[in-house]
Amino acid sequence: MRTSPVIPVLVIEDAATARPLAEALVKGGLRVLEVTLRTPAAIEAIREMKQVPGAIVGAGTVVSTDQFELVMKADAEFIVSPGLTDRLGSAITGSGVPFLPGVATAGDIMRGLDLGLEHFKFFPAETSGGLKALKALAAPFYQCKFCPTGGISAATAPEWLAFDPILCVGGSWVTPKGASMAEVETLAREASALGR
Ligand SMILES: O=C(O)C(=O)C[C@H](O)[C@H](O)COP(=O)(O)O
Repeated sequence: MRTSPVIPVLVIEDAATARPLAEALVKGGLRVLEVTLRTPAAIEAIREMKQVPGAIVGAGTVVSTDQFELVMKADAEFIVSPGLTDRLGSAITGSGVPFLPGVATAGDIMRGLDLGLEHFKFFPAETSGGLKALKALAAPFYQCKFCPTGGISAATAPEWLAFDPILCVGGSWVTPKGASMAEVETLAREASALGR
């Protein structure tokens, strides 16, 4: 979470585009890449992106233990999920792989604390009350760190990143549909300079 201020949330339709995409993002300064399991190409994309020097490639949208096992076979380096269940949380924390589960309420965070977790994705960030809501949640959970994701843009990211418990933000704005690799690299460079 401290490697770069923005974790690009990637939806990859064609695994053949994965490696050049990862190269463009890493060149632009974003090394931590979240490949969502929203497409059939995702597992192959993780394998492809892992070939890119400097890239740290994880799996996002992991919602079941079956998916967790699948992405571990592809050597995903971290796991992100939109929410937190005891079953999935126990399986992932037991494995030792870094895990960033989504939380939106105090109860979600407490379930995470029960599992020994203190780092969370705040999701869906904007529609769950935005920065105001996270500030209210972070007060009692002073030991926790957050990565808000969902509805964040280059324009709004700096305000989030200025809040101390936020180590990074996640977002899909760095890889807009139809963007060229040169455009992605430029967006990544701008994103990697945020909050500095
Ligand atoms: O797929 C997942 O694992 C998710 O949990 C959701 C994504 O992190 C957000 O949908 C990204 O939000 P946008 O930047 O607004 O596109």
